[in-house]
Order: sequence, then C-alpha cells, then structure tokens
Amino acid sequence: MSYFKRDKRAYILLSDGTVYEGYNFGCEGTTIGEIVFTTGMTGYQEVLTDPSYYGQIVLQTYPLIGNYGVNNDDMESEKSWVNGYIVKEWCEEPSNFRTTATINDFLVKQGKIGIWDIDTRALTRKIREFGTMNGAITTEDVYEKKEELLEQIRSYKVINPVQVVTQKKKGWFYTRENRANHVALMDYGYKHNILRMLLQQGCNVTVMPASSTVDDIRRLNPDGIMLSNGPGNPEDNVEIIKNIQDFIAYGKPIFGICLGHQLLALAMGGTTRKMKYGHRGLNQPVKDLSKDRVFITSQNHGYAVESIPEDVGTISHVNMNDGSCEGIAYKNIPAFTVQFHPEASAGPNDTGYLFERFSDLMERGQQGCL
Ligand SMILES: NC(=O)CC[C@H](N)C(=O)O
Repeated sequence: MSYFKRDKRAYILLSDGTVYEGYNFGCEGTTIGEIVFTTGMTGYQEVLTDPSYYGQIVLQTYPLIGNYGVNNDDMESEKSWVNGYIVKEWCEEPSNFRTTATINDFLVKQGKIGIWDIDTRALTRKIREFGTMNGAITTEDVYEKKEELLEQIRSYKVINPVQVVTQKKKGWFYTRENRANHVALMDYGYKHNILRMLLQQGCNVTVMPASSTVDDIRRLNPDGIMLSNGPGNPEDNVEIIKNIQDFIAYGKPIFGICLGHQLLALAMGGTTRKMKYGHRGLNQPVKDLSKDRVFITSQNHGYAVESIPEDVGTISHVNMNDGSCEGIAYKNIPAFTVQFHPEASAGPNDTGYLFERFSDLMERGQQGCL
C-alpha cells in the first residue's frame, strides 16, 4: 500500500526558514499560502470546500483525517479553494455508507498539494506562539531552492479573493415551505449551508454576485439581505463596503455572517484587526449576551471587529476564550451580525436559532434590532 511506503518526500518551508519533512499526498509540486490551523475533529471536506480558506494552506490539528472519506453531501461550494493541505495521517480505506472517494482522490481531483506525516502539534504550537505565517509545501528538494522559495513566501499575498470566489451570475432558489420571505444572499464566498438554512426557514433566496449594487438589490425587492462569509482582509473590500452603506440606507433587514459581519461593521464606522492566529474549529465558546447563555460555535476567521461606535451598535456576542467580539446588534437599523458560523457545517447547530431571528426580523420589519 502506497500509504505505508512513504515513497514521495515532501517538505514544508515556513517564512522564518524552518523546514518540516513529510510525505506527499494529493498532487505533486510547489504551493505557497498563509498557513492556518483548524481544530475540528471532523468536517475536513467542509473545510476544503469553504471559500473563506481561499489562498490559505490548511493545517489539521486532529491527527486522523479522511476516516469517513469524502461524499456528495458535504460540499460547501463547488470546489476546493485551499492552497495546500497539511495532516498527520490520512486514511486510505475510509468506511462510511456515504463515501464516494478517499481524501487523497479528492485532493488529486481538485489539483491540491498535500503533505502528511507532519508533527502537526509542533507546527500548531509554533503558529500559536509566533502567529499565522506564510509557508510553502513542495515535493521538490527544498534545501536546493530555499532562498528563492523564501523570497516568494515572504512576498505572498492574496489579491482580490472575494472577486475570485464569488459567483459571476445570479442564482435563484425556491423553497416549498414558503414563509414568503425573499432573501438576497450576497455571495462574498458563501458556504452552501447558509443557503440551505435559509431555504429551511421557508425563505426564497436569490444569490447575488459580490459586486451587486443597491439598484441590483432593489430590482429584486427582497425582504432581507444576507451578507455572507468570505476570504481575505475585510478592509480590502472598499467598493463592497460602499455598496453595503447603500444597502443600509435602503432599510431592509440585514444579517451578516463572518466576513459579512466584519464588512457591515466597517460600513458603519467600526474597525477590524488581524488576529494572531484566528479561530478555526468547531468548539469555540461564545456568549449570547441577550440570552446570558454560552453556545459552542463553528468558526473560521483570522480577522475580528475591534470597535464599533457606541451610538451605532452594541456587542451582542463575546468569545469566552479571548473576549473578542463575536456579534453586533445595531441600534437604528434592522441589522445584526455574528463572527461565528450559525450555519455550522461542519460543527454544532446550537446557534441555528439566529436564522429564525432573521426571519422574525424580516416579518416584523422594525427599525433597529435591539
Ligand atoms: N469565514 C469568513 O468569512 C472569514 C472572514 C475573514 N476572511 C477572516 O478571515 O476573518
């Protein structure tokens, strides 16, 4: 079995010059990206297909990856967006009734370079200590190419990630259990489970390309606007933030998730910051201050909202590990946003009630959501 033969050498090179040696799976070659770690014990297919990971090399802290293979149900978008994949062990003979392929087959099909037999704990501890850093995975002789590769690694930056991952045309989705709410879902790199959750709520949904203006939205006459998750630094989306300011003036209820949460905060005069190594995993404890209750949440972000003007909104959710902002309720507009993923996928569904809150808000159509 090729898995145990350890025949194809591969290396990780970090921007500080450290080399980790392992073995290749997926495709061969060289790839560069920002290395981020995620702590979920399951949900690797969702990670690989979540557009928010665009341009990043994902490091799985859980050591056994691929045990239930990949399937046709767990795609969070049409394809994989990661720049590379780092694991301790991958499973060659997955066992699950839904399995259609192994994780190795999946990476090959998606054209992704993977490395295994890495001490993922040591690498994660390093990133926790020094912060997220750029790096490369290569199947070539890293020692020979080190200086050249280091230069590329150090200057690596994702460019216009939202424009790359957004769909270029509108998409219409209808539900049978019509609660008569029509949602314009802004696709900044939306995870399919946001759409599924809205449909489950009985909403009809029109998925809109990221660059859509308020006039495009007005033509739909929606009952509410959903600002999706997505990749990259929120501050880079200058045009989108201007459009969101127009959406706010339009006055329809707005619900934002992750990048959507950050973008609305920026549109309302708030600020964002890059976190040391972000939150990526399925067990981040978050307190909903309005309920005085802690929920376990699914997360994937490297930036956070740092401030929001007091007269504009108030912090509604707080991360119990580091006190960071996890949600905002706006004062004079019908809008609320969260940094975590209430649509889960993967992860706990505990905060799915927020979709219900959005539906209620669309029906009440009140001013402000406090
Ligand atoms: N999942 C997301 O929407 C991520 C938002 C943003 N790209 C971040 O890393 O913070």
